[in-house]
Amino acid sequence: MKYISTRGNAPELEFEDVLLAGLASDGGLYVPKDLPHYSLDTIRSWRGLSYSKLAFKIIQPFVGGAIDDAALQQMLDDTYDNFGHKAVAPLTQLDNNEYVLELFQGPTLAFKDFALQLLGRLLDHVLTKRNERAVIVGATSGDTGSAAIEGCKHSEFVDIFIMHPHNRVSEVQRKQMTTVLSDNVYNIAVEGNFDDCQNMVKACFADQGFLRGERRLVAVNSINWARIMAQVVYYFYASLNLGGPDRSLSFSVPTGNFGDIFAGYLAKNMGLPIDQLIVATNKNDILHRTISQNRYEKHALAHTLTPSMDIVVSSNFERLLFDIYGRDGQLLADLMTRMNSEPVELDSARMAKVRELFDSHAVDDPQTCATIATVFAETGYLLDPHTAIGVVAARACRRHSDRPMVTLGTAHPVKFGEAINKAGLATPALPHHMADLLEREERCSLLPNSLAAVQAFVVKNVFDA
Ligand SMILES: Cc1ncc(COP(=O)(O)O)c(C=O)c1O
Ligand SMILES: N[C@@H](CCOP(=O)(O)O)C(=O)O
Repeated sequence: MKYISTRGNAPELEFEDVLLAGLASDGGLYVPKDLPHYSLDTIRSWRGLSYSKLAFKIIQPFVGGAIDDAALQQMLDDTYDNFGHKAVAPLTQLDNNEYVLELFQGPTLAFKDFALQLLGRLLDHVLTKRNERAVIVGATSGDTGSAAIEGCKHSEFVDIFIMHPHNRVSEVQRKQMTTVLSDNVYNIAVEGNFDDCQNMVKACFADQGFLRGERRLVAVNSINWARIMAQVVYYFYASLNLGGPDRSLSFSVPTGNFGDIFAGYLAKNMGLPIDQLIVATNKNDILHRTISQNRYEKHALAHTLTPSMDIVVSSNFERLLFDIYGRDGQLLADLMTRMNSEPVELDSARMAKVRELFDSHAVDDPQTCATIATVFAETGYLLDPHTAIGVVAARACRRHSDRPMVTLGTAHPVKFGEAINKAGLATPALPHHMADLLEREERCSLLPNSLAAVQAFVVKNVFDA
């Protein structure tokens, strides 16, 4: 399998190099040159497979022989055996034909575990083979960071630096990151917001000289193709468990960086019968405004009770636009330059295509809390606030009540006590494996919102420690 950049001016790569590349050298994002497509018969033949066996079917073609099949299957088994539920991604029913796909059964209690516990293993495998050490610089609004740290904390081959916005992640999220005291793990609280952290990650890729040519820079954010690849699997899994592919279903996806819903779009393009894909946002609603009003315009970041979705610029939207613009890298590079500096409208044919593919809805904090309270009163089921946004959007945008509507349950409610309490409910107890989390010792460095300061911190710890 070959991968190409969305901006059309970077070398084509094979899987192993894409895994290690992060951002493409032209500033674009890597996508498969050709996407596999499966017939309904093939998809039907996957019914009854365990999660990790299904993951193999979907992931193996993307890996394209870079890792031998037995080793890949072992990595997948090890990754998903470590989840807290035998079904790995269980479905909970809220109402007639209405479900939550619980993607928070992994070790750090958010959907990021699906890709990042695998990514840690893939990186170790490839770096061992190459006898190379790498530096990871990542940005998090709370969940990517802890999942990436968990996936890499025992690695001999990586040093991992994770930036989070100072005081803007929940206490549980912060502690999940800062209480990991492994020598190769560095937490940085940045005096800025998530977009500042994400911009610094991208700037590090554009300026890899700061690692003196001695270390490779690797991404754990969803700019890394391997993140998206692993997230495609659960769309197939949910469908196969709800009568797919012989009936289509819809997904409502709490959206920030557009990685998770982009994986759903890929699943549809790979042949999975998906009816609606609903972009569910909080008050940081640039995607909802783009889809509903055809106006892509950056507003100042709002701090909400769903901090993991407090994102202004959604990186992976570029991957969708690449397809919408006929995979013309030059057109897309020009568009991305404009989108960075001014409000942009798409021409009507392209906008119609986006609207054919996606519905959208934005949800504010009071509605989020009201939904947590109502769903709990009706069913006894406690939604995390991000998932609650998905449920509101699912109900608002749903077109067919006779087809399953699945909201992706992106995090466990225990991570977001403030929202749960504002909904008038008690925060649940931390799960057994992290029962003493709040008492554990923390290690974290506070840095200004400055690329130079972050790069100097990385260099000092990688080369001078
Ligand atoms: C709990 C939670 N829900 C939803 C999202 C949004 O996912 P994406 O950024 O892939 O759109 C995130 C972070 O990305 C998250 O941590
Ligand atoms: N919501 C994320 C933000 C980073 O997005 P990513 O999917 O690109 O890693 C988080 O929780 O960190």
